[in-house]
Amino acid sequence: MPRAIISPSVLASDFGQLTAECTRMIKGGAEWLHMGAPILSCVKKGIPDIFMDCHMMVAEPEKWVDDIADAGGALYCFHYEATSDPLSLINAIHNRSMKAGIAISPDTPSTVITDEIANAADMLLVMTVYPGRGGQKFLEKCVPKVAELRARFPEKDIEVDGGVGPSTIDKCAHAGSNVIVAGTAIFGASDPENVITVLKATVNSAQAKIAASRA
Ligand SMILES: O=C(CO)[C@@H](O)[C@H](O)COP(=O)(O)O
Repeated sequence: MPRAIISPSVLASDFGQLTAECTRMIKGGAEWLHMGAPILSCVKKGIPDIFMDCHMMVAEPEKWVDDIADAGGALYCFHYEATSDPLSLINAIHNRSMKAGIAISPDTPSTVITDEIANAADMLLVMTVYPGRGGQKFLEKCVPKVAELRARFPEKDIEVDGGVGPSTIDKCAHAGSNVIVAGTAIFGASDPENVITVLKATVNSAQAKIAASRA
């Protein structure tokens, strides 16, 4: 059964604040952190054991694999829409000893993730907002894609990103998502640790129900 992984989308801009935020999130129960590429090596120096989930919302994602690997990235997630050869890119990411994630934007059907692609990738990301910025409204229309992917890939890490927080986590978790990216819901909260706890508990309980329904 996939376990709950909460990945705060780190929104700090100053390096000192960033390192402090990362440390605080990890102490608060976050297991993965979700950050922009230019700050990776700096953060890696400060927190050597960090797991950096690098969501590359870029054109030509093939270009940045080496830079991200050299900077200490642990997972390189690219957008299906940005490449013509996802399988070769997954291979290139694995060759640099990173995990590979593949994201689909809100208007892309989950069926583009073929069995071959999903089996090669380590994580599937269903965007629940249009890529670009934090603070957007969660798009419910994306939830059935999570359920479709979970039905086909019971053991895969399936991530959601965009507008996810205590008011939308139920839908994501019950559809089968187990990796949660949350920016505003965590960093805008007066008690971020509590938000992480709630997200994690909701996912763990949904995963247990999904596993029981299959038994
Ligand atoms: O990069 C993106 C969306 O483009 C996301 O990672 C957001 O940054 C998540 O932020 P919230 O939607 O949770 O505020």
